[in-house]
Amino acid sequence: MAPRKVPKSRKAGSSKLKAADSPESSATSSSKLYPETSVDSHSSPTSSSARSKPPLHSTGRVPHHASQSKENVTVTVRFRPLSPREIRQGEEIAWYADGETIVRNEHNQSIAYAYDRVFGPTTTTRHVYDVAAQHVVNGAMEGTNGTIFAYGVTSSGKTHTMHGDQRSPGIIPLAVKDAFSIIQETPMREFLLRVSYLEIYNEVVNDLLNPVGQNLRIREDEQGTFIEGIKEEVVLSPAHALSLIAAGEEHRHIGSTNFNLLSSRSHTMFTLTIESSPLGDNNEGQAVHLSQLNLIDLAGSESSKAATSGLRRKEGSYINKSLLTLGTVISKLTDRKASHVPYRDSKLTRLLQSSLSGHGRVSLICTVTPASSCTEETHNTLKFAHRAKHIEIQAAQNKIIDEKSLIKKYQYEIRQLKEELIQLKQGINPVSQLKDISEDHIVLLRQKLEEEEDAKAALMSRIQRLTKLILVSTKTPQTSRLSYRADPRRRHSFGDEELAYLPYKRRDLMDDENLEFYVSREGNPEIVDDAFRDEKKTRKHGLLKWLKLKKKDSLGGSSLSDQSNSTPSTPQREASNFHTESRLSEGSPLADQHQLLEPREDKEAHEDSSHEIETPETRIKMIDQMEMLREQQNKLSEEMELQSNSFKRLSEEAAKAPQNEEIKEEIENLSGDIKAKNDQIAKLGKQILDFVIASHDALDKSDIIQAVSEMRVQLNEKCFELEVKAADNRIIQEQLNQKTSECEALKEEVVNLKHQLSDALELVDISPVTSQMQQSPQTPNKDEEKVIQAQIEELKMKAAELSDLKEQLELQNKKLAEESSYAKELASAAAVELKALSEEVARLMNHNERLAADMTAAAHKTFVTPRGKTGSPRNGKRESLLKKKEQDSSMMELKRELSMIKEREVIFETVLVEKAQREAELQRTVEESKQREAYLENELANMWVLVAKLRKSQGAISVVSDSVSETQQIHHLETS
Ligand SMILES: Nc1ncnc2c1ncn2[C@@H]1O[C@H](COP(=O)(O)OP(=O)(O)OP(=O)(O)O)[C@@H](O)[C@H]1O
Repeated sequence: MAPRKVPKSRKAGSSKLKAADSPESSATSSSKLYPETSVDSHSSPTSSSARSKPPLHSTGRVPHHASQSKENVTVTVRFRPLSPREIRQGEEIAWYADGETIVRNEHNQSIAYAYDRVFGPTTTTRHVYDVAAQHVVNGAMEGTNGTIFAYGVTSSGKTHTMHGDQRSPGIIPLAVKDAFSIIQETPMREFLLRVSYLEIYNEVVNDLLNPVGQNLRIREDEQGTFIEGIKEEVVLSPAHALSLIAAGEEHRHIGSTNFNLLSSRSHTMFTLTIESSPLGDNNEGQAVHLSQLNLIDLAGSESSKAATSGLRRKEGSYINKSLLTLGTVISKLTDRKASHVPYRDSKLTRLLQSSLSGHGRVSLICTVTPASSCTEETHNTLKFAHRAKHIEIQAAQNKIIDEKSLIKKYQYEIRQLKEELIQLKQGINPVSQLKDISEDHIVLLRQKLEEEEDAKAALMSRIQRLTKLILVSTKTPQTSRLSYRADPRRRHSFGDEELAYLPYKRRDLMDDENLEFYVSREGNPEIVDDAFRDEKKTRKHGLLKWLKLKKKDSLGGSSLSDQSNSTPSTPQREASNFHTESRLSEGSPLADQHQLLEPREDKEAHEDSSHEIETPETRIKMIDQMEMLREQQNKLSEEMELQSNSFKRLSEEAAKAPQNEEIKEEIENLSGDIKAKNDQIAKLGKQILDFVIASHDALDKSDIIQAVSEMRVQLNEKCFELEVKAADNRIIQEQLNQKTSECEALKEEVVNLKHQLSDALELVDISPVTSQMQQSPQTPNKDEEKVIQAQIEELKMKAAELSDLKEQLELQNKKLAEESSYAKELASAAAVELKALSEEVARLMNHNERLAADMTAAAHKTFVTPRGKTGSPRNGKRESLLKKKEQDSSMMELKRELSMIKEREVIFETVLVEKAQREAELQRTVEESKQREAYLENELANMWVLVAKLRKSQGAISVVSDSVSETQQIHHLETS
């Protein structure tokens, strides 16, 4: 599940579910089943073959996909072959694949279920991947979330399907490989892939990539569920991702039960988070595709008979409970009336919530065993699969413009670092400017240069590190157009390095009897060893036994040619279904292998067992020889890949240490080797072709065409890979050359700098120069020299004094300027205050005037008021006396205030006068210092005249010129 949140394609509530007929009813009534299956089969991306069966189309219903863009969960069923033990125990076939889409019950023909695809026991995992997984992986690489999970009872083949082993890599390694191939085939985008790996053991979530991350919490927010604190690793290659899975598998809970020696006791979820954005530096602000591909290997449901101990029983009950909840969730999702879906009842359903509720593509691979002892369990699995088929999803691309996205973050950081680098490069002083500087300066500059070089190297290595994390195709759009047409079914074989991370033979090593188990001819054709060839024969016998068992029953009259009609309605037709199944594998190398051997099986089926080993020896030999040649070719390519890696590494080292001749030599040797290997591979390709032509007589035409086309495809692939590698090498070589020339230029610069440094040092050191002068044959006489020397010394002293004086003056000037500016500030502040005060005075005077006017008015009023109107004459007198008193006191107050203000005004005026005086003084000092400066300049000018005269009399004396130029510089600086 998502360790990081991925935006949903739509809101949780928007998942629209289609009500299904009761699964039970469909299981018991064939008449009801067929119409329904016809609808189901249309929703699959791979169900075209189902349409060729008239009975399934007899309903007249409108195909689902015709009217809407929604898809159903892709549901497929994979049969595993009977195990040797089951064969020994005389187990019968209870369920069988009836054509490409139907599973039928052997004992009750009316019980049948239809799915998007049914894979028989001989189908290769690669074919299962092509049909059931590739479209989900493609979608995920384009930004649509995807989930693929294997469901089935214990020992039915879930882990075999999802993980596989070295001979038959499972869906997970194939998906990882495919993801990187898609990146290679998408030259216009850049990708960032990261992985996480977890297990749910006894309802506890553990991080398989980080043993410390135990009992992690599932959190939820508006964007969905996520695991808090799970470790995510950025992956750079398929081998890198597979190594992480292998490391995670070490921590997975596995135990033996009665049915499976290495039974998975936990559900695991491998998540590949894919971010991609358009290629180029100008992708700022552009939407990033962000999606997750969840690859889930469920633990198998089991009955109590599978458990061997208390612990296993406990584990089993947890497994069963979570699978039961998964079943309930799925039936609720398909029940239109259900209001509540119990996602929260188990950790598994909580993690799958986002996928099941309609966000992204989902593919369910149900693994089943045909054995009669597991009839009921298989039936339950089939019912579960049938229900799941009705979940409707509407997958959409997740596009985000989010600075939080990791690829955006890295891209931004790279851009920033590049800018910093450019700035740093621009900041380094060109050597030509370093001519007239002192020794100290040179040392400082040298230090700075070194620091800048270090900073540059650090920046470059960080840029390189970050750039490595972002995966881009090595193809240019042009080369991809010209030389490669992407095959919808990519066939990129696993290299040894990648296979090393897959179990050699996961389960079977533990159990000798299981060596016979592989009745299917499953395996990776690219890896052929003697042991494998021997074992192939053993396995063929196993398959034949089983086929014969079935054929004996079915030889009731119908011929094989009749059975090519793929409508399987009777159990007798089962044998033909295997043929149909084989044909399904067309296009895959494994399937091709089947086809080569298929006629042999037919004959075996019809003839007596004495004719069992009828395949011509020559054919086997030829195939073996060709495989050997191919193997050699593969080996060479792998070696070349390794050498290319070393080449890259060496080139990087060479860029860091360009003077290292050993590395250069090694690089040359390596490129020679790579070229030789290239030639060898081409020769081998030719040999294979010649071989095919030479053995024309031994093989029949169809075989040859088959083999040639297969080889041509492989040859093309190899050529393409070679081309890519050669292009890579060319680019690296160019980069190396560029770096070397850059280094050469830098070296030259350093040498120049050194020369200049030593020159400067020589110049600064006067005595050698003086001695040189003494040795000069042009010197007239020793007395004169002494005089000149004395004069020079004097001049130097004067110059030093002058520069001291200048410095002092400068300081003084600075101080004065500061003081004058301070005084100016003070004056302006005082002026502001004065203004405010005068305003206050004016205001108060106005107020005063108003009060005086009021007072006279009041006095006049008191004087003219008639006695009668004022009440008693006594009271009136007292009142007027009181009023007069009040007025008098306020008058006094006002007068006091006025006199205070006047006093303050006087104080301010004196302060102002003082300030003006001080300013005048400062002005005077400035004038004086200016005069002094002028005087000094005059002095200086006189000195130059003197120096010029000296020069004339002596010729050029570098020491003097130096001191003069120094003085000149000071002067220039000062005047400027
Ligand atoms: N399609 C197949 N072809 C050949 N062998 C198979 C196939 N499917 C399963 N097997 C073999 O059957 C045995 C059990 O398979 P596997 O371990 O994958 O089952 P499982 O469903 O994962 O079991 P559990 O749930 O107990 O982990 C293994 O030895 C495996 O190699």
